[in-house]
Amino acid sequence: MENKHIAGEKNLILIGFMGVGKTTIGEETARKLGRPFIDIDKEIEVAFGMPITQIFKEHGEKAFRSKEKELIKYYIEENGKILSMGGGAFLREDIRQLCLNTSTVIFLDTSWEVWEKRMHTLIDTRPILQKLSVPEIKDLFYERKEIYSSHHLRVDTDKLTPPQTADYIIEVLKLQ
Ligand SMILES: Nc1ncnc2c1ncn2[C@@H]1O[C@H](COP(=O)(O)OP(=O)(O)O)[C@@H](O)[C@H]1O
Ligand SMILES: O=C(O)C1=C[C@@H](OP(=O)(O)O)[C@@H](O)[C@H](O)C1
Ligand SMILES: [Mg+2]
Repeated sequence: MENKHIAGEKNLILIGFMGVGKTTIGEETARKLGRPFIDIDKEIEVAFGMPITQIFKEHGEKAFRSKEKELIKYYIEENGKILSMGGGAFLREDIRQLCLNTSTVIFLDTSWEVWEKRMHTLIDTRPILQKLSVPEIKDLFYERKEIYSSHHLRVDTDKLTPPQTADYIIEVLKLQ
């Protein structure tokens, strides 16, 4: 009952480190609930007309972050959606407060050990990872984990597939 009150028709926002499954699980949760799904990264790519790696190369991270903020503010305005955003967006205090005050924020928590095995599949499409060594990535992983500790619901994804994670979110928040 209490969870239903927390979630209501508020937007659900998935947060967590790069590659923990925010996009995949967000899409799956939206499909199961019949709610609209917005992936902020996808919208940024549409706005620039190019993939994220190219945006970073041609326009720089600053331009990327500015568009990211603009689009989050735009899409958060209306309730009822499932939103996934890039792992870096939540680092900004203003975005973090906006998300926490308006929406149900779900932290997808993957252990370093599980994430490290997936890392090689992520590098090509995550410019932030490309310039770091593995020990530096590990430091960033734990640094960011502290930021993601501000959330409404934490899901341990280590032993769950994306559809199982979506089912878990729906069940715990009593959504349907
Ligand atoms: N729970 C999971 N188990 C196994 N693979 C996963 C899981 N969640 C995501 N993945 C895989 O990890 C990759 C990154 O997922 P993605 O949804 O893009 O993450 P994010 O949006 O958090 O960066 C994809 O190839 C996806 O299939
Ligand atoms: O954490 C970050 O700074 C970023 C995460 C990426 O999204 P995912 O978290 O979906 O990989 C994407 O927004 C961009 O490459 C920057
Ligand atoms: Mg994503």
